[in-house]
Amino acid sequence: MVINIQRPLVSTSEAKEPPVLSVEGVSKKFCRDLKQSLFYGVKDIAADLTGGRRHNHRLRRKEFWALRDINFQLQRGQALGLVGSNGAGKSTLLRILSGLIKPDTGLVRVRGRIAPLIALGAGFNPILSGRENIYANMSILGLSTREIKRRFDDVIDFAEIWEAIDAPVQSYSSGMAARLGFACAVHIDPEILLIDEVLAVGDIKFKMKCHQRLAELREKGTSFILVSHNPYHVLNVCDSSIYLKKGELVLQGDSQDVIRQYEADLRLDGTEKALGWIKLPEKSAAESLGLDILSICFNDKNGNRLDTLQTGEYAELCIQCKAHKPVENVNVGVMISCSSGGGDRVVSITSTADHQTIKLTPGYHEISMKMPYCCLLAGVYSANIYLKEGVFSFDKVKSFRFQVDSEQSTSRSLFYQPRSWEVNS
Ligand SMILES: Nc1ncnc2c1ncn2[C@@H]1O[C@H](COP(=O)(O)OP(=O)(O)OP(=O)(O)O)[C@@H](O)[C@H]1O
Repeated sequence: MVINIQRPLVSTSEAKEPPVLSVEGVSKKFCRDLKQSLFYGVKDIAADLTGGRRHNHRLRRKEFWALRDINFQLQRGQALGLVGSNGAGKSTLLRILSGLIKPDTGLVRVRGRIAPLIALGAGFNPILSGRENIYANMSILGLSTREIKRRFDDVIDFAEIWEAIDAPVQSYSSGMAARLGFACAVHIDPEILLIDEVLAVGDIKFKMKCHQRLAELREKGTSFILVSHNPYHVLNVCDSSIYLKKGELVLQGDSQDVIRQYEADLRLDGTEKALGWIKLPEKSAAESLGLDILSICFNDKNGNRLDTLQTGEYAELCIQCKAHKPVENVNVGVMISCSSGGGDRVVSITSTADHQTIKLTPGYHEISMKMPYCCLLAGVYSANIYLKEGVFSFDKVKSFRFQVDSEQSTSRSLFYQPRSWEVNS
């Protein structure tokens, strides 16, 4: 689902306002060893109490920097994307910004109320009722009891948990807990919202409602920091982004530039595994289920192998196989997911659904799926390819990785749309 939060018109006078959030030289270290970590924790508390020295700038044994010298600012009404691969430090940064953990060095200055939408519902006490949790949660987020009372009905209406409001939260479904968490956070009218992939939860109706509410908040001037593995979400919501890599801020600026760099790095990281070609050892008749995949690759129009596909260019997917017996109608399935876009499935094709009858005699064959143009955007993809007949599965390749490059301008599109323009007057 694409988040579509309208961009407010930020006037130049607003742009000159002091930032609502300022992060200066923030670093955070963690320890890989739990026992050692507890020992350091006790040592640090003792040093704080006795006025001794804490070695915040130095790594001790088994420690590592989860974040290193992070600097950026967030302006009123600005939506900032936060991208980086697994373990880059995104959640750690959000946890520091929301005050859940303290940085080892540096300073975070916040002007206004900050509402974290990190792991929805995680802040609830499971044995308390929904009602009690609303009071506890919203007061932690900075509202007085009177203000909570005033907004209480709106929160329940938004979360749609009228009947369950006095039941303990542990009896809620994950969707109900998610709705309640979101409702609490957006009803405190925060100046800054921290959103950590949470828009991926809930049913479609709830997502629409969340997006609507976020759009309203943004219109009012609320600032956002959005963490997402999905580049389209970031591009659709955020004008600017920051890119974290192994705890360091390696790039900040226009979202388009930042995402381009992030995706290029992802493709580079996967070069070895994303060859666009796979060859499997031939099976004996005893090992085979009747039809085996021998290799998979992409070819161009002249039958030359393509290591990388190009957006908008011709390509054919070729599956070399060996039939040990006659097969009346093979169903070839091709399911493609985007590795750089959070693993979302983007293509799902079967030859049976395309009304193709593929009849094979015993021997070697090549089945090709010809694509007049590749509609995938630049990125790394993983395909699940299978050969079946009815419900019987002959053979499958679970993760055929390949890469798509692009010289086409696809801007904020989800796929490449071939086009030409004409004016008739
Ligand atoms: N409490 C902790 N103790 C020890 N190590 C931690 C702790 N929290 C996070 N880490 C480590 O810090 C690094 C950064 O983790 P973080 O969760 O911030 O990454 P991330 O960018 O949010 O990753 P993901 O996209 O997978 O959620 C990782 O190596 C993680 O294992």
